[in-house]
Formats: sequence, structure tokens, C-alpha cells
Amino acid sequence: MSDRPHTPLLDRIHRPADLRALRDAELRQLVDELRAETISAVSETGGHLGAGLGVVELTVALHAVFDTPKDKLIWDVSHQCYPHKILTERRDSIRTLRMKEGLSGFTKRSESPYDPFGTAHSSTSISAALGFKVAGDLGGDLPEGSGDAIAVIGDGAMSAGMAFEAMNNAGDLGRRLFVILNDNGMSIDPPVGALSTYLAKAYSDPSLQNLKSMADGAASLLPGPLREGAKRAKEVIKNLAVDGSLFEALGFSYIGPIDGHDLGQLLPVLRSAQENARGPVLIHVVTQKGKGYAPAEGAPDKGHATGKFDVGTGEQKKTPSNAPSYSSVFGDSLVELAAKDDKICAITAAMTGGTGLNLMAERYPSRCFDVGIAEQHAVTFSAALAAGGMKPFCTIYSTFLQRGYDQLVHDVAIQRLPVRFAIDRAGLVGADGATHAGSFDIAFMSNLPGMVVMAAADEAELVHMVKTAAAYNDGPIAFRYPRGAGVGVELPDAPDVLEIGKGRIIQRGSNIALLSFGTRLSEVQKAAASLENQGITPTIADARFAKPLDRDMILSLVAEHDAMITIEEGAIGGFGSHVAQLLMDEAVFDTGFKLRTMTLPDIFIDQASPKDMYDVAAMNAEHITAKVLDLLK
Ligand SMILES: Cc1ncc(C[n+]2csc(CCOP(=O)(O)OP(=O)(O)O)c2C)c(N)n1
Ligand SMILES: CC(=O)[C@@H](O)[C@H](O)COP(=O)(O)O
Ligand SMILES: [Mg+2]
Repeated sequence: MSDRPHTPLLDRIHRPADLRALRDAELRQLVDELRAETISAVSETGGHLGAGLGVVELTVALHAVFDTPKDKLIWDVSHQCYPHKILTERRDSIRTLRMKEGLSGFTKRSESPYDPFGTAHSSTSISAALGFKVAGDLGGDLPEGSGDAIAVIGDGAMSAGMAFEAMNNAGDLGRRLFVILNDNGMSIDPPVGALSTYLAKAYSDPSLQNLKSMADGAASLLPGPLREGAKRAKEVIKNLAVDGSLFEALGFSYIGPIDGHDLGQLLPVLRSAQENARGPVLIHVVTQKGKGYAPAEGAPDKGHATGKFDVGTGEQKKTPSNAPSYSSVFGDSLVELAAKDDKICAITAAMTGGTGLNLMAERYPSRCFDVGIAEQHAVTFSAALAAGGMKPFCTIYSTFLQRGYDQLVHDVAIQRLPVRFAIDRAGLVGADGATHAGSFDIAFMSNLPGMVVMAAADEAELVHMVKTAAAYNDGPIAFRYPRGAGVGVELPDAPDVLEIGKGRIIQRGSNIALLSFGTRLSEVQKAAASLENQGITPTIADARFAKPLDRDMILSLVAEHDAMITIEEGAIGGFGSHVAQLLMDEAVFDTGFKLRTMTLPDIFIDQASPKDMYDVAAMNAEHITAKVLDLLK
């Protein structure tokens, strides 16, 4: 045995071109080092762990076989991209993942040429890959020239309609295109749906297992054009167990399933496909979420995203909170109401745990629906549940509800159907950054005729709003609340049904009114406390409703003050704009009344802590104080 110090191979790999110079045996060593580096980095930063660990071999193999960045490699959602970032010139900064001014937790065009397309919302990768392929074929102006396009998409993401829209188009266009289906049998929660059952069958069917044992002859089972180069692909088999492959029906050559942790299978199959493919090819790769790190393997749902943790024990280093999360307050309130009203049901699009619906799923499984990553379907499904006499709570993160906007307009609002929209993750969410910010729902909900739009100022208000939504049957109603823990107020034993379109006065003062919509209320109160020291006592009101506006309350605030500031955790065009419109229509500005709005600025704010992101937005207490002083000058 040599006593020369072991030099990690990873230290020699700055970019994929470096790893292409390695022998296959060395790539195996690189895999181990890359996995260890990923675990070590995420233990310091927190973030998406399980998905990345599951694709370490795939990441190495793809960069070894394809000519990235000339070939466009697109990771769906891209929460699994950390190993890819380490191999693509970003190892030096990998320990800044998801931090202020650090690397994004997702692929990002502005960050690297190896990230040709930004992703974070799921199921966009096949459309994007096809777009690159066609742009290249048409002589688009990509400086590196045209190459291949490869989409890596998970089994969860594959269930979304958009993935099938893209496959349908790709199968029709018939261009050379690679789709790697990374099938780990998990979404964030265990996967749901018929597609998931279909995929599971593809690798668990006993007749298929028999075929696996005949692996030596497997290459002969590959589609014609791929056969020649795949002779070495011992474990490669075509899915004969499933009658008429779904993917073949869509015009793809189907290869697999293969073991995504075995470079001995991955490399020859990818090489063969790369050398021989003429049209669209789908390679079905079976992996394990969290692979190679026991704490993540043992709890793939928890290993999906983690806080900082101790590598030795897997234990998370969490800052304890005294208050429950908004999501859990919502979930608990809904379960209480569902116990008394069997018309109440809940819908989530693959976010049962995140939205706090686990208790509902456990207690009332027949009334709690996880529809998979399918927000459009979730909204229309809810619309018809409402039309059929149920009381559906369509529970979706603000950012993902964007997917269902036409359904909101066409299926819900126009038909005035009483769907209750529980809009979680409203406002800036922190480490997930701009792609996940819940910035637009106030604007896009409030402009819909007949929509009622509420925002909870704290967790007690959320409890009242859940009750109000349950009781409201005259049309659609929405309530929004942020990510994370509440402010620690006591929760009501007997929640109220709020009067629709009525706000509340929190504190009476003079000269200036601060009209808050949502959880900025606590910052408004901090600002008021500091203004008090300067002899200024503002009136504070909680609007509760952006639609319908509490006209009476707002107009009397106008009558009693010289100025007003609205504040909301949403983009321009939301609550403040509706207030401004009301005041314009009532001609209050003709009297010299001053109105200012505080909204998210007209930029996309990069990841940081929520506090830091609200600093960028100039929406924390000190900014409110400064705005008041400026206005009263
Ligand atoms: C449109 C949309 N809805 C929901 C999510 C939240 N989300 C992120 S990853 C994920 C699970 C994806 O499962 P899969 O594609 O199988 O990837 P895996 O995590 O198993 O690697 C979900 C639901 C999202 N990113 N985008
Ligand atoms: C990648 C993705 O879309 C989800 O995993 C998201 O990061 C979850 O966010 P929460 O942590 O707010 O549930
Ligand atoms: Mg999966």
C-alpha cells in the first residue's frame, strides 16, 4: 500500500471538461467524493439534500458523456443541482448556497453558462430542452453553437400536464432530444397518481425482474437505432412488462429502467444514446432519494429539504420557535371545522406537508386530495367540487397558484363558485428566492370580479379567516398568510366569522393613518412604537380585506387624517392600488390628502433571510418610520 497522501480527484475537477479526461474507474471515485462534498456543503447551508444525493452518479455520467455547456443540460425544478454546481466552476462558492449574495439554490442563467435555463417551478425542463434544440437547428444565435439538449425530470415533476404537453410536441417534431426520467419513487411526499403506479410497475413487475437476469442479451431489446452502441449495457432492458410504453406512444424511444447508481449501466447507455439517437429518447433511470447518506435515505420526505445539520448524526440545528407555523395553524383550524362539517374538503398539489394538510389527510383521507404537481387541475377540480355542493379549500403556495390562473378566472371566478383559496407562502419566503416569492397573488386575485381577498395579520386572524371562508358560500374567497412561524399571539378558542369587507382599527392616533394588509402589521406596530418616542402617534388599521375594500373605514380614516400609508407584502398593483383607485374616484386628492403605498418594489429580489429581503424591499419597521417622517415633513 502506498503511503502517499491521497489527493481527492474532486480537487482536480473545476469544470466538466476536466472530468471527461478521467477513466471510468476514476469517475467512480469522483462520485464518492462529490457525494461527500454535497453532504458537507448542505450541512453548513441547509437546503435540498435528498434529490441531489440521488443524482450524484447521473450528474457525473451526464457531464462525462455530453459536451456541456455546449450541450444544454436542464434540471427540472433544479433542487437536485448542487452536485452539478460543484462540478461546474462553483465548488468554491458552494457553501454560500441559498444565502444572501450567494449561489442560488436553483439553476440560474445569470450564474453560469452551465445553467442554460432557470428552473424552480416544476415540469418545465422538456419544453426548455426542446426550445434549445429547435433554436439550434434553426441557427439561433447561441454563441457556443448548437448542441444536444437534455432534460432531467423527476417522477413527481413528470406527472404535471406541462411535461406531457412538451412530450406531445417533441414526439411530433421528432428532433433528437434526451429526456432522463429520474425515477426515485418520491415527490416531496410519497408520490401519488396513476403515472406513479405505472412507473413503479415498470421496475417491480416480476416478469421484468426475470428479464433483468437475462441482462447479457439486453442490448438486443433496445430500439433499433440505439442497439449497436449498447452492446456493453449489460443491465439495459426495454420495458416489455408494460403493455405499450406510454412514452413510446408519445413518439419517444424508451430505454430502461436502468440503475441510476451504477455507472456501469449509466455510462454505456448514455454513450450509446448520445452516439446513436436520431429522434427523441427517454431514458428511465431508477434512483434513490438521499442515496448514500443514511439520515436522508431513512426519511426521504424530510431529507427533501433540511436546515443545517450535524453530518455525523444527521441532527438538524434548528432555532426553536415559540409560535406555531402559519401552515400548521391553518391545517389545525381546517381539521376542527371539517370535524363539524362533512362538506369541507381540501386539495393540495403535491404539498401536503408544506401546507399543513397532513392532519387533514390523516383524519379525513376521503376528503383530502393530493392531486400531484398539477395546480391547474387542482383549481378546476376544486371548482367542480364546489359546483357539486362541497366546500373545497384549494390550498396552494402563492407562487405555484400562478400556474392555475386561467382556471381561477375561467372555471372559478366567472362561474362565481365558492372555492376557498388558502394561499400559503404569501410574500417573500427567504432562501428559495425570487422564484418562490409569493408576490403577485394580491394583484391577480383582487382584479377578479366577485373574488373576496383577505390577508391574515397574525395567526389568530388566520384562524378567523379559515372560519370565515368556510362560512362563505356566495362565491370564491381567498386568504393569504406567509411562510414560517406566527408572531406568538394567543389563538381564539371560538373563531369568528368576519364581516366581509370590514377592517379593524388597531390603534387610534392623529395626522397619519397606517393601513396594513397582512403580516406587515407587526412591523407597522414596531414603527409606531419608535414614532411615539418622537411625539407622533399614528392611527393603525388592519384592512383584513383587499377586496371588497372597507370603503367606510378607509374614507373615515381619510376624513380624520392628513395622510395615509398602505403597506402590503405584495407587488405593485395590489391592495395599495385598489385604495388609490378608491381615493381617486372619491376625489379625496383634490383636498390635498396625501397617500403613499408601500409594496414590494418592481424587481425580483434574490434569496436571503426574509428580514434581509424585506430590507431590500424597504418594508421593515425602520423604513415605515422613515416613510412616515418624510410624509409628515
Ligand atoms: C409547479 C410546482 N409545484 C410544486 C413544486 C414544489 N416541489 C418542488 S420539488 C417537488 C417534488 C418533485 O418530485 P420529483 O420531480 O420526483 O423530484 P425529486 O425531489 O423526487 O427528485 C415539488 C412538489 C414546484 N417546485 N413547482
Ligand atoms: C423546490 C421546491 O419547490 C420546494 O421544495 C420548496 O423549496 C419548498 O418550500 P418550503 O420549504 O417553503 O415548503
Ligand atoms: Mg422523485
